[in-house]
Amino acid sequence: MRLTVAPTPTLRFRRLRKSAALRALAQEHTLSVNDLIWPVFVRDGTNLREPIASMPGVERLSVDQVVKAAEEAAGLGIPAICLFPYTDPAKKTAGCEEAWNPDNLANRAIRAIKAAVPEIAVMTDVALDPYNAHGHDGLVQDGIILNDETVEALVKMSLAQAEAGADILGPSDMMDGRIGAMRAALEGAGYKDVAIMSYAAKYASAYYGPFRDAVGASGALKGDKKTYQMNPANSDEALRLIERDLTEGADMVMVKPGMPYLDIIHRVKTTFGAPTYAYQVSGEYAMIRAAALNGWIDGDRVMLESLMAFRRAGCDGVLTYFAPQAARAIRAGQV
Ligand SMILES: NCC(=O)CCC(=O)O
Repeated sequence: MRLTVAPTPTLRFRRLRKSAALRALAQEHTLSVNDLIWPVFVRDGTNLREPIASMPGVERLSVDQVVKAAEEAAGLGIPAICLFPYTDPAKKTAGCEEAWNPDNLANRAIRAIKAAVPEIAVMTDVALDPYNAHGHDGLVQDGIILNDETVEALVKMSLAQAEAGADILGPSDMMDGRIGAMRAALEGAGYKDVAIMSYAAKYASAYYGPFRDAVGASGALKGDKKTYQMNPANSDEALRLIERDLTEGADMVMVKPGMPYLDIIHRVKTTFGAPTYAYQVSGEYAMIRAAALNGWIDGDRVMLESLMAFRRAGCDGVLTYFAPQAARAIRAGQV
């Protein structure tokens, strides 16, 4: 792009900022409810809404309440909801077998939502960390996270989620080769229209702390996730991972966390032009909410500015815990 700049007063940038009407005409990017994916936490039980201390305003919901949340989201025009289970510790095993139980919490929630609110897209989490006691996304042997054995488990998990009615599978595990294996298995089993959003560039980040509280994994994690998640110092590697996952059959790609990695999002979108998403993760949510609750920032305005930043960087959509709040603000014309 060639940027033409003339000297003042030939060009006065303030002319196009003079009124709301002119600012609207000159606006380059937009934020709409269509850009939002709402991550929600599911727990066992009935009629339960359990607050998460490190994520004020976010709750773990029993399946009946998740259905209510999906109805609320659909009513607001939010296109997709993404489910994260809080697994009963008694169901966590070294082999993570609960992950592909057709009646596990996540699969029951998928079925309940699709029965009650078929128009909303349901996205899942494909990773083993909710299903073992050590908190790693893969199977572990002698302290090593096993890649290929984990991929086999993820394939079983993916098929169970597809069978339950998931629209988008979200492999968040960062094992090598899982997208190709999942795609082949989905095609083989007749789930040709199930989309995969690859967590392709997922960084080993400190911003995930509150999420681990939310899914009951804090304190459980032995070691760290640096042998499979990315080094925050790398950016070329993100492009290679995105290209690899697109080639293996990902329909959508994600960068995670969000705001600290806007440079990566921009490079991904301009390089591949593929449907590109960011995850505004729990630590990002908590920082904005905490400052807002203390009266230090205007929570709604900062939230909307952060979401617009993702659009400006090149995102087609954002997973954000703010989704319903953002949808209400957008519908009220605050953007
Ligand atoms: N696999 C999903 C996540 O790790 C979410 C992280 C967060 O919200 O902090």
